[in-house]
Amino acid sequence: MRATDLSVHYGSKKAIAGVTIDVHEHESLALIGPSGCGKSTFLRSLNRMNDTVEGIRVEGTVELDGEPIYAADVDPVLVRRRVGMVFQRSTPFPKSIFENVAYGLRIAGQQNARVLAESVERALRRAALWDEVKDRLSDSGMGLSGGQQQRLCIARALAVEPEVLLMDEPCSALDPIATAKVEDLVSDLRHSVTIVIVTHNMQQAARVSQKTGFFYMGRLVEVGDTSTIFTRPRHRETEDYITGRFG
Ligand SMILES: Nc1ncnc2c1ncn2[C@@H]1O[C@H](COP(=O)(O)OP(=O)(O)OP(=O)(O)O)[C@@H](O)[C@H]1O
Repeated sequence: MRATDLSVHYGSKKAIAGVTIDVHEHESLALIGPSGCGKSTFLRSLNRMNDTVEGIRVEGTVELDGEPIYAADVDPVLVRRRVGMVFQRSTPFPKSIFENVAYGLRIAGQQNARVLAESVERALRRAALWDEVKDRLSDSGMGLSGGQQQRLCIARALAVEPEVLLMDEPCSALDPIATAKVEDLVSDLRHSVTIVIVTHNMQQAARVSQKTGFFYMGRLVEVGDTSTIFTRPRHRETEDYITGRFG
């Protein structure tokens, strides 16, 4: 994906300004920065999740495989199928584990029971949840633990085989063990899906990402190899943030 000179306003308030960044295939990109600096706004611009926000104005371009996703003839539903999203709080539907994962496939018109079963198994395996739920696929998704629910939401997002997966602080409501499982998962998944992850946890960014971008007051201050950003940042603001001098 590529964002070029991307700016987002909520009414008269500018949330991000002039953001230009490339997200490469099979790479995970972490977005860090103090609260309110525009990380989530930027993330949600990558799959038009912001479209429904009243008074929002998006300027600049976002391309997926060279195609502008904000072009007038592009269906945002199809964009969101190719660019999936997982949120801070797990959001399982009040349905069975199977139906949670099958949901996007059914919406897309898939009715073949064998294809659905295979896709659900594959998504649950990719989300490292299959072994824990394979004997109770018809139980409610709401009955799973918090960490399992988050991996269920990841499976649901993966089931439609997106090219990119956006994750907005996916571990912030999880305990350390559940967090470690999701981090391992992110590290594995990036070989098959491009990941952009917003996190407040710098150790997490260092563990799961190849590239890191630092946002500050609506600007992308710098982006680079994660190891470089954390050891030799080019900008004073980045250094101050990663050394805990502000934020
Ligand atoms: N729906 C909205 N309507 C109006 N203003 C908004 C909306 N969403 C975000 N903002 C504002 O845009 C700015 C950027 O917010 P955003 O949530 O993108 O930052 P963030 O870096 O993700 O913050 P956090 O780390 O606290 O989640 C903030 O000033 C915020 O108040």
